[in-house]
Amino acid sequence: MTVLHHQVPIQKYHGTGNDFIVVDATESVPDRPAFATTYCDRETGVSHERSPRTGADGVLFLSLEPRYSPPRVVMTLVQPDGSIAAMCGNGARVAAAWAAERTGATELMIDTPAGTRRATIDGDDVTIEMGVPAFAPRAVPLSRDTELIEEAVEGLTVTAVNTGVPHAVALVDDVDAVDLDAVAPAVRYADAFPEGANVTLGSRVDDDDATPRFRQRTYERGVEGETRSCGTGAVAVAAVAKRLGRLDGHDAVTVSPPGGDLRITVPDDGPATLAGPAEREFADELETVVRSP
Ligand SMILES: N[C@H](CCC[C@H](N)C(=O)O)C(=O)O
Repeated sequence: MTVLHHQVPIQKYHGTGNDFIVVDATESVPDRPAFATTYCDRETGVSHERSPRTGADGVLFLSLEPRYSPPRVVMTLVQPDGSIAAMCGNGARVAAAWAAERTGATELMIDTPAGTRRATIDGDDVTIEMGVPAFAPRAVPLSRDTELIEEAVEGLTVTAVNTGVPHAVALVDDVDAVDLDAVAPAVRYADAFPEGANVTLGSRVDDDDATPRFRQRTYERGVEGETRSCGTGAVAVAAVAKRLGRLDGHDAVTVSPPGGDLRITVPDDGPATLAGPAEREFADELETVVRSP
């Protein structure tokens, strides 16, 4: 057997602190899960002087199809545990920024396993249409045939919603008063969620009368830990707050995870939207192994 060491060009981006290695899908990376597990590691993974953190929350394999108008990007997110996520809100913003840099387009279509999402670019700011949040048991999915609204699951009172991926959302008085690493794993693996769930906390902290604001923390499936930001989780906080009658109207909501501020809308009659920055950190090359018999 021949073992070839091949250098793969990569770029590192982040969206409000949710950070990703970006690889053009035309590059040969035969073992994507192993590549993600190796280079996302927070102690021994990818590092660079222009990045504050070692490792990443996932690897985005992006395939640009510039012939379409608007241009399309096929996005595959491989997570640090090697699993593929159906959707990622911050990842979709990064995918749109990456493709906009290559095409000059200000509107793009992002193809994800959860469906096609429209992206609009305005400078560093990217808005993604996130689909209609779904509470239906089969859509979450749940292992039962009734919705799960404000019920105790493994000691945490949660509402289950799918915003591209499943979230168990707990609206609490103070997100920082919860020991998320301690409570989240049991909820993430609870029998109620046959495919698992991301575990998201939200607390309302309006600081003026103009825009409602929530703080947010998310423990992510696939990362198996808390991330600095989660876009589907931010939409989930706003969707659950609306569903529980704690948020009125169609107006934008600010949702603030530890890594920054996101702007969310959850209209009655159309897709939710997620807006916020996507920033490039650096470009580099990473080694991957290609074995041939
Ligand atoms: N960070 C992502 C979510 C990744 C989803 C993933 N953790 C899963 O459901 O397995 C976001 O910004 O929406």
